[in-house]
Amino acid sequence: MIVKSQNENTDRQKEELTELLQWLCTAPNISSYRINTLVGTTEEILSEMKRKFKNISGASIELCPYLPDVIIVRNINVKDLDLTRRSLEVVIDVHCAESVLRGAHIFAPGVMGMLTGITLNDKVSIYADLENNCRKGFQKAFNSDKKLFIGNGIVKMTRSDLFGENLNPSGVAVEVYSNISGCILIEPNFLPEGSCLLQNLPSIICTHVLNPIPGECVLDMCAAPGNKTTHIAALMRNEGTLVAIDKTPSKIKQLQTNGAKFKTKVSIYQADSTKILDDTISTQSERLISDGPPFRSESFDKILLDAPCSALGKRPQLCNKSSEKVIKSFVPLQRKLLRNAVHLLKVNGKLVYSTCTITQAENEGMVAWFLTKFKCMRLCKAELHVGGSGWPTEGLCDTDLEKLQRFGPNSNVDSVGFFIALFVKQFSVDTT
Ligand SMILES: C[S@@+](CC[C@H](N)C(=O)[O-])C[C@H]1O[C@@H](n2cnc3c(N)ncnc32)[C@H](O)[C@@H]1O
Repeated sequence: MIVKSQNENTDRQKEELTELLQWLCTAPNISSYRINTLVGTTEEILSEMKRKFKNISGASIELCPYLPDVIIVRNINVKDLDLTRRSLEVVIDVHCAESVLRGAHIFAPGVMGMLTGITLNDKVSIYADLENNCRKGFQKAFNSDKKLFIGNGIVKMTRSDLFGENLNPSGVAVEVYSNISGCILIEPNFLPEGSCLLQNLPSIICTHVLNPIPGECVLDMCAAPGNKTTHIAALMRNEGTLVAIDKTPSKIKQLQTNGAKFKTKVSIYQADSTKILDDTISTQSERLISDGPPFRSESFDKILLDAPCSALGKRPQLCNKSSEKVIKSFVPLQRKLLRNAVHLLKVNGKLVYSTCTITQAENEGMVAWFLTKFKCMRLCKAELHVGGSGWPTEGLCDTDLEKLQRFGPNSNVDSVGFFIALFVKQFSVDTT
């Protein structure tokens, strides 16, 4: 047994934290596109993408070796890009900069400052204002040590389009032709609508871990905007019952729009998933799943709980001002949702719990609590296991940690921070 001194442990933890923070600041080296197999094959879309983008030098577009419905586009080597800094500059906000580093153009609301005199089609350098100090409409060179060079682009909207009085501008303000991450965005407008979705790899993996099959009865408890719901429907070939719930009224509209766009057969309800169980409904009652929530106990074969979380796994993250209070606020809600999921799941049914965050409390800590609280739930290793192991946590042994999938700096998948746990229900809750 190797006993490490406390100092050694602390130093190692500090190194790991630095590595994690550096990783979070950078964009992934790949973009992943999920093909909607309800409307086309991955091979068809791949050849269409290759044909369309044969002129982008250095672009590599290929099938994902372990996911049949995914196309991977690699970032271009930045050495091959024009990243020469220009005297004309445009300053953008942090969120806009994060999108540019994932291949987006600059849309009007993201522009904070633009030098006076810049005209249409001028080539400009793009800077992010990391501290949110640049006043909207700023017209001089922005001097700040928290200003980060992001890339170069061509101006498509001038100051008068962007900052004139009573304007609410929309549309592309600067077309970006190079960015420091080398990410190229393939806007799949040339493909039939709903045939393909830009989606982070762990999110795609998450639905494959759930592995819904045609004919099953599946619940997506926190579904909006529907990126995983539409994937579940594709894997079920639209056969069976798929129920998608979300609490937020404004997001329900997005869920409905995306459901329709992706030709998804799904029943969508606006509800609080901590309150969709009614364990007083007897099996003899006439109430059906198609009547909507509340549902009786043991109604579903498979449940996805893609939980509301602190979302700290986003990449790149140039700045994050979430308070500790907000970050810690998700654990009680996640526990309530998990509690309901257990009751709603049939015996031998599968539950996938996922988050797009990195905190131990919302990930391994949640799994440890769950296993202690619900003896009927067994943690399983998914057949598709490409993430790294979980972090050492009280209540979880090494074998448990190996069953978890944590996506971070040391996993084989270069994507966002994410966490997946798969459980099987062995017996009814009442008998625990
Ligand atoms: C991580 S997002 C889900 C993303 C979605 N699964 C996807 O892949 O597109 C979490 C969602 O949970 C919803 N939510 C938060 N609290 C909820 C609750 N009590 N019941 C149902 N939905 C809730 C939020 O509105 C948000 O849309």
